[in-house]
Amino acid sequence: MRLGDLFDQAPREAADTPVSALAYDDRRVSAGTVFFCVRGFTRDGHDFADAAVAAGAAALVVDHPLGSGVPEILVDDVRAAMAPAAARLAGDPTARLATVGVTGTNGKTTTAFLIRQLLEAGGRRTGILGTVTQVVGGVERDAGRTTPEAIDLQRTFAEMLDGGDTACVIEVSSHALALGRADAIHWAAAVFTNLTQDHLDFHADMEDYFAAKARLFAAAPGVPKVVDVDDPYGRRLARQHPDAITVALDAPDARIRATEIASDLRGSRFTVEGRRLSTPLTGRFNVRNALQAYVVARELGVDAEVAAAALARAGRVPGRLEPVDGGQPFAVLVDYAHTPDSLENVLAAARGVVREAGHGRVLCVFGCGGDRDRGKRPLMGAIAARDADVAIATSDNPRSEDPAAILDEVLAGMADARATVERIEDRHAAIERAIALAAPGDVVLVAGKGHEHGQTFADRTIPFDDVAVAREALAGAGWTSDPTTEASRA
Ligand SMILES: CC(=O)N[C@H]1[C@@H](OP(=O)(O)OP(=O)(O)OC[C@H]2O[C@@H](n3ccc(=O)[nH]c3=O)[C@H](O)[C@@H]2O)O[C@H](CO)[C@@H](O)[C@@H]1O[C@H](C)C(=O)N[C@@H](C)C(=O)N[C@H](CCC(=O)O)C(=O)O
Ligand SMILES: Nc1ncnc2c1ncn2[C@@H]1O[C@H](COP(=O)(O)OP(=O)(O)OP(=O)(O)O)[C@@H](O)[C@H]1O
Ligand SMILES: N[C@H](CCC[C@H](N)C(=O)O)C(=O)O
Repeated sequence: MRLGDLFDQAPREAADTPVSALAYDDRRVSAGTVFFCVRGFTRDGHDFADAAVAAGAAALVVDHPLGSGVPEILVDDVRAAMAPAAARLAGDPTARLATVGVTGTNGKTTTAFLIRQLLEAGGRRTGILGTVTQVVGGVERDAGRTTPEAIDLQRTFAEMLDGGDTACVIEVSSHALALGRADAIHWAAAVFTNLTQDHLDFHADMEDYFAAKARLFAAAPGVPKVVDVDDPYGRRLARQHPDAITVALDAPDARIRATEIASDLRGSRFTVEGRRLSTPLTGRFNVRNALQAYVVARELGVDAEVAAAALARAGRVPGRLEPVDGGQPFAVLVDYAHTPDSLENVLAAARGVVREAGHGRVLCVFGCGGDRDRGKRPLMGAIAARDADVAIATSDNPRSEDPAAILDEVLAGMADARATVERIEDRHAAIERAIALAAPGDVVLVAGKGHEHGQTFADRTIPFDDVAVAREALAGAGWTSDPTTEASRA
């Protein structure tokens, strides 16, 4: 492509400059690359213009003239200019790829996994981009970020088409929506799971967070929009979009409801429009995820029978209520709950399991990440202290913060505990302690890190996998691990 094809504002004398790639990081620039000088939160990309030119940049996108010696495209907002240019260079791939966007605080990964499995059952090769994994043209890749930058996204969509995908499902984070990463995508459907407190380190308040999420729906005119209206923000979103397909477990006015819900460790069963459905996923919240996936798949043309059969055999999502089974007479579940709402939901699911069994306690190991929304900490502490029988507060990813100081903030919410509270800063020791305390019929819930493979501290990231640590702890307590219980990947 030529510069003039990519940017309407390209200087006329430079319009024929050949362009081979786009970059937002000077370290990824080579000959023929257009470098976007993004004003970031910590750095100003204009400071890397010289380095980009030295590396062979064909042109720069800037918000003020730099006199760099290469053509400069002057725009008001460099960050916002990335997505449309990236879509053009990649050949506007989502015009030919049925792209489903899933947003919400919790449930994106699970719902996206389910949608992919249902679309594949319906005969569409489907790619996925999300927190846990990426699958592009049937080949799995490590996921770096939940929603990549527009330049990476659009290139990946093109690779999906080249790899034979005809559909794709992507998790759309609020960061991505606020920062325009998901602009210039032609959506085939959009899904809203819920909105509860998270990321208030990034968003000014819940209104700002909601406004970011709502951008996905404003960008999806005339396509199916599936919205969970048991959530108050979902209800608001549905009011803004009267064409939304409202779904719910509780709200009687929802267009499609899941009723007659039963859920235990083997999975969940529920009825939708007279059809009895099942999924191997546990917990009421997973019925919500399954309902949304089923409705989206139907809207995109998957036969109800086929969708129901795929839902019934859907693979588990790694690190989401993932059982660790060493043959012990109590359950150990690893989950990614790292928000107040998700912790409350998984604790309710765990409570449901012991209630069904008629006896047993819920032991919860949990923590809160550093460099993230501090307001979550006492809230999560209070929820664990209220809803577990034994609540062991430990470290999540402390990142640049002092782990002990994070725990102080968590413990501040645990003053009026119903549960027995313990504070064990070392996560390994905390998991071992919970397993040592567990008695037959109990449920040990290890929350917060799910599928993650490392634990990040100020000066290092150490290998850490809650499932592996739980399995070791079980083995140490005399229970032999059974690798066949590992979660299957999509
Ligand atoms: C808040 C946020 O999303 N920040 C992202 C953003 O940073 P930024 O724009 O502020 O960039 P910056 O570091 O100030 O640098 C400015 C520009 O200079 C460039 N640069 C910088 C240094 C250099 O040597 N050379 C260079 O060219 C950078 O590439 C950038 O274009 O753009 C950077 C480049 O892509 C990202 O690395 C960075 O992600 C940070 C590390 C991050 O942690 N993001 C998380 C919060 C995030 O996005 N999470 C959501 C999921 C959240 C959820 O739902 O749970 C996600 O979608 O993954
Ligand atoms: N529909 C839901 N409502 C509330 N909580 C949920 C829901 N689905 C999953 N959860 C809980 O939230 C956790 C995260 O779920 P999931 O990974 O599917 O969400 P996510 O939106 O992708 O999260 P993240 O953006 O942080 O990766 C799960 O481990 C579970 O505890
Ligand atoms: N995408 C989320 C993941 C949080 C995972 C949790 N383990 C933590 O470190 O807080 C975030 O970056 O806020």
